[in-house]
Amino acid sequence: MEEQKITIEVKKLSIGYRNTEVAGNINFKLHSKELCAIIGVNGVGKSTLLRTLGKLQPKLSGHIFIEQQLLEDYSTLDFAKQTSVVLTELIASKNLTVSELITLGRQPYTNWLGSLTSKDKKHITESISNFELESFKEKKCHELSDGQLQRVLIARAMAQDTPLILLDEPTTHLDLYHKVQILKLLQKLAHQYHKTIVFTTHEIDLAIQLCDKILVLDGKENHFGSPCELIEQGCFTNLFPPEMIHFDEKTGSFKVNKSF
Ligand SMILES: Nc1ncnc2c1ncn2[C@@H]1O[C@H](COP(=O)(O)OP(=O)(O)OP(=O)(O)O)[C@@H](O)[C@H]1O
Repeated sequence: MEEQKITIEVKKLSIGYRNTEVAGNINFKLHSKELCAIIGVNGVGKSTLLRTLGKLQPKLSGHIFIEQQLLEDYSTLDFAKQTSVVLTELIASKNLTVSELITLGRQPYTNWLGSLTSKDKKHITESISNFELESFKEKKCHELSDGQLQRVLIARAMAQDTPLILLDEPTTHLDLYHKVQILKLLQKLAHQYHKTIVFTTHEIDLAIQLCDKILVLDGKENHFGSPCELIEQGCFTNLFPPEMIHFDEKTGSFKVNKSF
């Protein structure tokens, strides 16, 4: 099998705020073409981890390597050429049109005048067409539905053309069909465009079906592996109180215990 290169490697990472640790002993390694979900109960530290990987807040200790280089050794500009970060809740620019927002993805490559080269334009046009956004590319972002906006944000990350894409809860507020649509889109980006994609989610059943790897943040072991490996190791069994919700290993899904 063709050996894929390692895009991100995390060793003995501890995350949190000032001196308060939210989660520690986080270890994982991802290659190109891998789609990885970070799962875990409310408040366990998923968003904190994603923000730490995205250089938006400092780690407490440990190591994060992006393309074999320590995260802290990247300048802001060089980091933006390696990693795009998609945070749905924090778009200061909803007054921009879809086209303008996607164009912002090329910022790390444009000169100080912001003028676009033919390569920049090619990436923008490709992103718009790949995500089927032609019909509303002149619409303002605040006029879009949550599902449409999520597609635009992922298209912007694609235009940024980085090996690593990080997304915080990209399927929140979406119905089942649109959750699947977004996750399939991320899977296509990883597999066909050789990206490494990491996202936080509460959609564990979907992550088990669609992801190549999963990191289970539980505040203790923080297991990492393929969905099959994690099921075999019983990592989902005690994620929730088993008397209320149990994990069915045969179907790879959670069931509510009706007698509870
Ligand atoms: N700015 C902050 N300062 C201090 N503590 C914070 C801050 N933001 C979050 N926390 C705390 O860090 C912990 C982890 O929060 P985080 O948002 O990372 O969890 P999460 O797993 O993403 O949760 P959820 O599933 O509810 O989104 C929580 O205890 C939270 O209260």
